[in-house]
Parts: sequence; structure tokens; C-alpha cells
Amino acid sequence: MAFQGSFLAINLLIFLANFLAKIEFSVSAKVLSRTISTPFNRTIFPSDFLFGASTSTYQYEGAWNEDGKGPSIWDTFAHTHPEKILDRSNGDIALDFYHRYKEDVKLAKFEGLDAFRFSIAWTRIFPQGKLSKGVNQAGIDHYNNLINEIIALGIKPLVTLFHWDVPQALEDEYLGFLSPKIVDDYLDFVEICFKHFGDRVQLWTTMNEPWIFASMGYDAGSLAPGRCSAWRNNNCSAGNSATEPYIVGHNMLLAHGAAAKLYRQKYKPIQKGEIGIILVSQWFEPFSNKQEDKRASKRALDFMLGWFLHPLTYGDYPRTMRKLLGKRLPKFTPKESKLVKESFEFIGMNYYTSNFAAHLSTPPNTVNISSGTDNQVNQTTSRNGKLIGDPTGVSIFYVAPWGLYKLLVYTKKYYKNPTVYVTECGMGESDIDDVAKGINDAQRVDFYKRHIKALYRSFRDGVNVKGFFAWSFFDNFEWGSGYTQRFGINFIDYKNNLKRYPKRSALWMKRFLLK
Ligand SMILES: N=C(Cc1ccccc1)N[C@@H]1O[C@H](CO[C@@H]2OC[C@@H](O)[C@H](O)[C@H]2O)[C@@H](O)[C@H](O)[C@H]1O
Repeated sequence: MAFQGSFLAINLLIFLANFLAKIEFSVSAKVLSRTISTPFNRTIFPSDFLFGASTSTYQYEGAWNEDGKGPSIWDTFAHTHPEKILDRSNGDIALDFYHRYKEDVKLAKFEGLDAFRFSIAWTRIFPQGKLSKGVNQAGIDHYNNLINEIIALGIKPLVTLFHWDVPQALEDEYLGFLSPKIVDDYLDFVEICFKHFGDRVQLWTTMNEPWIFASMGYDAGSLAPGRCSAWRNNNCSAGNSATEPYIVGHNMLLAHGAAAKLYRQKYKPIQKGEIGIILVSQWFEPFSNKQEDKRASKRALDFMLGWFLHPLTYGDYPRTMRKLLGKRLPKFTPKESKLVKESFEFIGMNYYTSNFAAHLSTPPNTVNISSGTDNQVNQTTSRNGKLIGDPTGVSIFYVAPWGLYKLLVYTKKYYKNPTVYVTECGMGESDIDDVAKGINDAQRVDFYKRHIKALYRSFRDGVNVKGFFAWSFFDNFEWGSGYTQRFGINFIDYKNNLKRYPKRSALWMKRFLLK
């Protein structure tokens, strides 16, 4: 297969990487000596700390309509709105992970990963979205085979049950997560997964980044299902940017709570696994020492992290959201609050970048209202002419490892120090097609060194962090950016049969993991 074919190239790369790594590690050791007395490798963390890499169905699998799979809203969105994808591409083939997973999991083993995160396509299991419309055995077989390959190599699977690919049939029937009806269909789907895969899967996450799904899918309209208010002029057929994100977020929390309850009552006693949810947040640094900017920072964190973590921890939305949103923010019934509160054993935290947060002096929007401006915060990436961090190939992401530290310590302080896995952390480059250039990702090596050091500092300061997953294992379909952005620690040659090549960062990771 492609990976074996380039094995010679890999060996050359390893020699080069070893040579470079020796330099890098000695530099790191010197730099680290001020903070860590031991060499900078995995042994500074507990032996059961999980280092891994993350993937997701629509961005990796391809085979969009093979072996009985039904359409998801992302199949529909990418086919009907190519103008919303930078290179007008889609995930029909993606990285062909659906067919190449055996080779790919072997590469994960070669690179020393302890764990591998992937998601399950709802419409491979229920092509029409619901149990009553039929279960697709080929879908169950596929994920059994994938899990068996991962386990056989001594790697731990971390499974995400929903990574934005809602069945199109449920979008057609009742507008997907805009309806509370989805909770029952989602529950049937996750139960099939617990039943068929739970004997080998010990780390379950119910969904990925509800904040992004609700904000980008229903406020901005830039991601599936592409709903937004008409005034956004973003070619949305329907939607309300002021209300729908909060309805969707609420139903996602209810679906999560129901799934966690089912797992804990019916499957956990026998299967002994753990269940959590994956959230995303930036760190928001106060633009100044002014109280109003410090309040703006807290408000920004409430509207991005607290929107979900506050109900999950305390049973209701943050006070700031209640106060600013009024009737636009759904209410939890006492039963719903009980279902959602403490409905997790760990939190997956996705971190990419930080922003400055300043109080927004202009009066709140009263005409074109959207969830994106409800927090009344002026978010910037520079202050007095100085960038918040090194720029990357992705215009919205700047390198701010200190922000990961602050976000984790903040979560410890305000949300009862939950068990946390950093389930995504990474950086992207844009418009690189050349293999030699693409695999020599020196900035990504520096990115991971700095973020893992920040992670270690948070661990040393009492944060209950148990793992770190790179986003992403491969370059992949990056949603609205298509294949123009590369986040992988392994390179995909889109011009040559999707050939896989380890990047310098993967080989650095292999050395860091002492494999
Ligand atoms: N980055 C995010 C949040 C996001 C998503 C789209 C646009 C802006 C920001 N989420 C996680 O980050 C990963 C990187 O996301 C990229 O971030 C930069 C964007 O320009 C790009 O479109 C997006 O795919 C996604 O691939 C994962 O599926 C997702 O869990």
C-alpha cells in the first residue's frame, strides 16, 4: 500500500528527524531546565497519560454513499453549496479512510500513539436517521473492523458519536437539532453503538463542539445545515441567527444528557467505560486591566465555554447569558436540568487559539441580532499593534500556548476541576501542495512543544488533565476551507492518490513518546 511503498522515504525521514530532534531536544532540554528538571519527553506525565490524534467521519472517510450509508447534512450541504467551501470541494472521497483505515492505523502505531480518536457516521448505522427505518449491518461491520484494528495494535479508541453529520432524513422530517424529537432518534443511534462497540470502547464522547455546530450552522450559516437570518446575506434558505443557535444548543445538551444517562444506567455497569462531551473554547485575554475588559473576558468565556459547561456542571446557563438573552435562551425544566447536570465523567477540550476581549461600548444590536454578537465583546487578535501570538497559515488562529494553560486553569477554578482530555489542539498551513515542503513542518513541531509544555504546567498546577490529542492525524477536509488548509501531523498528497507521508511533527511526536 501507499504507506509501505514510501517506507524507504520514511526511513530517510526518520534519520533526518532523529538528527534534527537531537538538536531540538537538546535545545528543549536547555529551555526546559528552567521549568522542568528532566528531559522533555512523555515521562514528565503520568504513565497512563494518553497521547493521540483526532479524526472525524465526514473529513476523513469518503465512501459517502457506499455500503448502504445514507446522506448526512454535510453530504447535502457540500453538494448544494459548493460556494461555501473555499475550493468548492466535498467529502465524497476525502482521504478514503473508509477503505484505507488498516494502513492508517498501522501508521498511528508506527508513530507511537497511545490513542486514536474517530467519530461514527450516524447514517452508516441508520441510513434514514432512525431505528424504525432500518439498521445498516454493513455500517456496524465497518466500525467493528476499525475498532478491532485499533485494539489489535494496542491503541485505545476514543469515539465521538456525533461530529456534525446529522442524517439528512431527520433534517427533512423535523429540521434535525432544531427539534427536541432528535433526542429519541439520537438515543437509538448511540444505543446501537454502545451495544455493538462498548465491549472494546472505554472512552465515549457524545458530540463534538456544540458551540461550533450551533454558531456556524445556525447563526453564520457557513457550516451545515447552513441556516441564518436573511440579513446575513450568506445564501441561507431559512433560519434565525438570533434564536436558532440557542434552540439547537439546548437540544444538543438534552441529547447529550439522555445518552449519558442511558450509558451510565445500562452499559457502564458491565462495560466499565467513561462518557463525556467535547467542547471548544478560545482563551479570552482582557484587552486591558480595566474592570470592564476583565468582565468582557469572563462574558466571552461564558458565551463560548460556559454556554455548555455551565449547564453540564451546575444545571443552568451562565447568569450573563440569562441576563443578556432573556426569552431567546431556552429554559431547562427541573427534569431537564437534572438530566444535564453532572452528565459526564470527563470533558474533551478543543483548543486552537486565544483572542483579546474588550468591552463593547456601542449599544447592543437591536436590529440585526445574532448569537455571535450577543456577548457584547470586541474580540481582537492584536493589542496596541502587537499580535496575540505568532501567525499561522490559518488567518483566525495565532499561536498562544499560554492560552491553553489559562483556559485549563480557568476550567479547574470555575467548573469544579473536571477530568479533561485535550481532544484537539493543532495549527494549519494554507495552500501547500508540495510534499517536501509539506512534511518539513518546523512551525508545527514548535507548536506542539510549546502547547505540551503549557499542558504540563497546567497539570503541575492541579488541572486534572489525562490526555492530549493532536488535530489532526492527517491533513483532511477542513469544512469551509476544504482541502486548502493542512492540520495534519501526516501529509496527504491530494495530487497523487492520497498518498500518506509522516511530517516532521509526527516524527518529533514519535521521539517525544519514546517509541
Ligand atoms: N476549528 C474548529 C472550530 C472552527 C470550525 C470551522 C471554522 C472555524 C473554526 N473546530 C475543530 O477544529 C478543526 C479545525 O477547524 C478548522 O479551523 C480553521 C477553519 O478555517 C477551518 O475551516 C476549520 O476546518 C476541525 O477540523 C474539527 O473538525 C473541529 O472539531
